[in-house]
Amino acid sequence: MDQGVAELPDWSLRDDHTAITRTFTFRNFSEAFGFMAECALVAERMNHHPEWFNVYSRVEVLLTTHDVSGLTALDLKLARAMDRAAARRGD
Ligand SMILES: C[C@H](O)[C@H](O)[C@H]1CNC2=NC(N)=NC(=O)C2=N1
Repeated sequence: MDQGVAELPDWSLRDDHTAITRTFTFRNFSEAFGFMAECALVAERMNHHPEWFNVYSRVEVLLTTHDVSGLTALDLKLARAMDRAAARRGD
């Protein structure tokens, strides 16, 4: 799975290699929340959900697969979707 993370240059691999993280910063809270709303629908369709924290224009995201206590392709797929959603908002 680690090679898949190499294709996500904006994401960081947690030291134990069981999660990836990225912090998104938007123009304001509305942009940040719109990003979260869009990603929430993607996550629900995938049945794969992020661990995230939002304060104002910042969204901190951690992706891991709880069912296996590690990284899976679902984490990489959701990360790519989040990157695309953020790019549309000029993150
Ligand atoms: C039964 C289990 O909760 C579901 O299969 C889904 C829900 N969303 C999930 N999200 C994440 N990040 N990891 C999971 O293992 C996971 N499992």
